[in-house]
Amino acid sequence: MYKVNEVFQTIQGEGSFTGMPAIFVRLQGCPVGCAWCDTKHTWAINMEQQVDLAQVSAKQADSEFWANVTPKALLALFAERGYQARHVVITGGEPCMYDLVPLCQALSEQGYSSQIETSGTFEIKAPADCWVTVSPKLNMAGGYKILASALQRADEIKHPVAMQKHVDELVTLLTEHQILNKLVYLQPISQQKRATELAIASCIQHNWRLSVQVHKYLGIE
Ligand SMILES: C[S@@+](CC[C@H](N)C(=O)[O-])C[C@H]1O[C@@H](n2cnc3c(N)ncnc32)[C@H](O)[C@@H]1O
Ligand SMILES: Nc1nc2[nH]cc(C(=O)O)c2c(=O)[nH]1
Ligand code: SF4
Ligand SMILES: [Mg+2]
Repeated sequence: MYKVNEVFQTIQGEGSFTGMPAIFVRLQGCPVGCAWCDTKHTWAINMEQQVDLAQVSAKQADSEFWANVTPKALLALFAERGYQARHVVITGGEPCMYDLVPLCQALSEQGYSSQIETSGTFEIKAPADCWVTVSPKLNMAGGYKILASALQRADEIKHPVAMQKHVDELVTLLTEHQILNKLVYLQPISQQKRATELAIASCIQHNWRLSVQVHKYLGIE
């Protein structure tokens, strides 16, 4: 069972898969505590906020309600809604608080590719063919540490930045962990102008890529 906050079909707005139609499955729960997190409604797991999948499916706005869902029920929901996307992004909250192997396997058996968006602070339990996006969280309020195993597993590293110190922290992290040949993205925090300018200049300087949360510019989910 997975605690699911929301399920929606849209265009992937971040990282290498930007522009790809995708079904998003947002799992409930995250203790990492990033001050600027754009999904704070997924942090708490309150048992009194448990609802059924139909209620999660009917959501019109962000809320803390969640439902316990099996992979089978999730696939049935995709079919019921007539989703056409064949790529599933598992995000949250922090999805790696869950063992994602059964979910990814069930998706793969039905012909879906899968991708995880994770902070890298929990062991990543996912099949080898799942695309893993690690967005390292350094010095956040919850006190969780980035795992070396998560950095090594990452297919891409996507780092949110607003200040030069965020760029410097990433350089240190990549150096310490001897990460040389991975895709690295900088993502401006909350579309701030200064953060975007910093990200552009730093991408050019370090030969990294820019990820700008396209969905927010488009006003879509
Ligand atoms: C909401 S998080 C959920 C998945 C996971 N907990 C993580 O942090 O990767 C999804 C992505 O959005 C990024 N993100 C969250 N809030 C943001 C913001 N205000 N501006 C830019 N990126 C943000 C995260 O760094 C992460 O890459
Ligand atoms: N369109 C769209 N793309 C996204 N990529 C990562 C997202 C996330 O919240 O994990 C996200 C999201 O919430 N919407
Ligand atoms: S790790 Fe992800 S979900 Fe958790 S607070 Fe940070 S950005 Fe938000
Ligand atoms: Mg988002």
